[in-house]
Amino acid sequence: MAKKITKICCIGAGYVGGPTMAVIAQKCPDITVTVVDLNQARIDAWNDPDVENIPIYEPGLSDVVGEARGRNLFFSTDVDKAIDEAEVIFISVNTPTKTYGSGKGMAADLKYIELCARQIARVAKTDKIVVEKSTLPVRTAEAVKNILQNTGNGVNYQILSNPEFLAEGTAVEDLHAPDRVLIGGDTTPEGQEALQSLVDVYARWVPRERILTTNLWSSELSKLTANAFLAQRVSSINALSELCERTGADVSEVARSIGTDSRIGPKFLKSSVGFGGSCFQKDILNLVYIARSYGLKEVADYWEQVIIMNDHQKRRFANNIVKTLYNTVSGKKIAFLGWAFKKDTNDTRESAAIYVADDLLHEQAGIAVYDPKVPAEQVYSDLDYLETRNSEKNKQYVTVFEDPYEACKDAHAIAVLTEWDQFKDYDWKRIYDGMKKPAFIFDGRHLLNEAALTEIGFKVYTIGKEAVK
Ligand SMILES: NC(=O)c1ccc[n+]([C@@H]2O[C@H](COP(=O)([O-])OP(=O)(O)OC[C@H]3O[C@@H](n4cnc5c(N)ncnc54)[C@H](O)[C@@H]3O)[C@@H](O)[C@H]2O)c1
Ligand SMILES: O=c1ccn([C@@H]2O[C@H](COP(=O)(O)OP(=O)(O)O[C@H]3O[C@H](CO)[C@@H](O)[C@H](O)[C@H]3O)[C@@H](O)[C@H]2O)c(=O)[nH]1
Repeated sequence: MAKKITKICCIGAGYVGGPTMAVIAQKCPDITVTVVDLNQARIDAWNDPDVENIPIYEPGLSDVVGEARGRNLFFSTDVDKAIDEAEVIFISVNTPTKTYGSGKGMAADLKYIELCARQIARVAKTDKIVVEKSTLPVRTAEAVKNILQNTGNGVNYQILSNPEFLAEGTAVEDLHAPDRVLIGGDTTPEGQEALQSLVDVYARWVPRERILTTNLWSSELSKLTANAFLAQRVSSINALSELCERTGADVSEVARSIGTDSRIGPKFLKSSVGFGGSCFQKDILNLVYIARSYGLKEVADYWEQVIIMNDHQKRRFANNIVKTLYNTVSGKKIAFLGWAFKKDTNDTRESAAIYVADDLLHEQAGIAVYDPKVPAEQVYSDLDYLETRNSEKNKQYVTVFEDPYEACKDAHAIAVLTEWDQFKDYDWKRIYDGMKKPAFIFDGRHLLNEAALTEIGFKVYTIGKEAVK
């Protein structure tokens, strides 16, 4: 009989820890869920009396938090206390690409994971189930186990891998009705018992047949593999988008045509200015690094091509703006509609917009940004992070607007970088009247009605369609 869980702690109150724990607390009112983080400001925001001010924008999330917070969902910076009291500890801290030392630019930086493991080892006095929620290289559980089991204080640990598959912008929907929940554990009886305890938590709202159980290594590797396959589809359709632009084929028609083949399927075939987000690039680089470290050159090269194609797509979008605007954007105003890496999120990590902006700034363009959910400080911090130029220069050439019409006023061109629905409903005649002529639109998201805009007078370039004459 698996032990019934009553107290859960989650280390890391970010894009994954916050929403996943909020949903567990919502669905299991008899389980106390405490989410902890070192970042005081983030925890304060999760505890903000006005639930609309929680630090992550996700449709439906404030309702879930509003329902459970203070009842059985708590946010705190007291990490030791939460570890001490919990039976199950989720580790949901960031695992970014390493920026130093061996594996720099490729491998996952596991220092935050190791710190968590050491903290658990130091604090725990009773047996714990430790769950890897963060995305990790295959065999990380071995290292976590080593750290935990060598403390010699008599505490027994079981390590489970329970990777998260939610996508931002649809996190609550994905958590309420996941395609699957994946849990990996040791094949020993104790491992299987721990695994069953966690299965029982999810089974409160997820149909049993959607809860998959595997060994630890399959679970860890499945997460990297899922992201690699998804990103590969985007790079594949983006590769074809360039060929479409040269041949008169329309990439959205090609995508529709192949997507109706049930073996291919219609999802994740939307050509774009390039995928962004905190996961795809990081996880594929990690996969490439792991393959190289096992000496699997062809395997590594194969997956690396997904990233190479994505970088090419971002760059060629920027190059096309320069080329179309008579080979110079120096001193011209280019309005960016969207900065987030996809719609319905305020997350900008690895957003294509950052790299397109950087390329245009090299060409001395002035950039006017409007995004419904991204504040100005975030835009500047994303550009400063690249360290291409100093902060003053970024501030000098980039202006962030709170009104899209102001952002587009007097612009030579508009670039659509994020597929926010509201962009479709703008008064495009009004925008056209306020712009320099010819007025160009570069739609990197297949969002706008090309025919209607052309009728108004715009010169429209939609990614994956024949270029503007
Ligand atoms: N963002 C996503 O959509 C997504 C989806 C699936 C999986 N993942 C994976 O989940 C993990 C977390 O991603 P995220 O987007 O939530 O990251 P995030 O940066 O939003 O959140 C991580 C949090 O962990 C905190 N933290 C780090 N070390 C800590 C420590 N020792 N003690 C307490 N708190 C600590 C940080 O302060 C931060 O608030 C990553 O491995 C990521 O790859 C992310
Ligand atoms: O047809 C498509 C689909 C997506 N994208 C882009 O790809 C990026 C990633 O989108 P998406 O996967 O929807 O969002 P993420 O929140 O990054 O979610 C991915 O990464 C998460 C973190 O690991 C996983 O949990 C999810 O399953 C996985 O979809 C975004 O820039 C999208 O605009 C396209 O360009 N075309």
